Amino acid sequence: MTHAGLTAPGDDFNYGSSATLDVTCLQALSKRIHYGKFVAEAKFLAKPEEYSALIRSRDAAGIMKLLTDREVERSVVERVRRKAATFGQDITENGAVSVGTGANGGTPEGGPRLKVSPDLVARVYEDIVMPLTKDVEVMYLLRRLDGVQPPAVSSATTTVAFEASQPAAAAPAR
Ligand SMILES: O=C(O)C(=O)C[C@]1(C(=O)O)C=C[C@@H](O)C=C1
Repeated sequence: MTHAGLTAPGDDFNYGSSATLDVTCLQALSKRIHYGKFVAEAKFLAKPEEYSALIRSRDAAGIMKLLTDREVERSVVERVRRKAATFGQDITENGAVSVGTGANGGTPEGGPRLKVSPDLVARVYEDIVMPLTKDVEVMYLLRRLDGVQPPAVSSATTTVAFEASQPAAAAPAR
């Protein structure tokens, strides 16, 4: 999958700066994608029975279906598009927004000059970031019940066993 148009064509010879910023971008993407673990945990806690059944039957496709929310996905993509259109503007020294088609063709003629096409950023989210986030969610959930006690053990039994395993409290000083 290619996303041409992310950078202006040509060579600016800024290889060191590019590599450093690439690492920063990749780390930010990785962090955002791995937040899927927290999202998955919240989703599991909201529907523990449904997820547990799918996890026990190792139904990855079923988990993917249950955690997917197309409405949220649409609003995330739109928010990303609007943010790119807002924060991708170039400002001039006197504070005005510079106009004209940006180097990456992100702007219609006469509109604000943009560093990168908002549609391209939106597509990166839609085609790469959200699918990877969902893969992380599925992988997290498939392991969510590892080491969890079977349901036959009641919480009362667990509490008693836990307290019994704790060292006795020190006797109060006289
Ligand atoms: O917000 C959620 O419900 C998520 O799981 C996160 C996210 C995303 O990556 O933005 C992923 C899957 C959903 O279909 C919608 C959005």
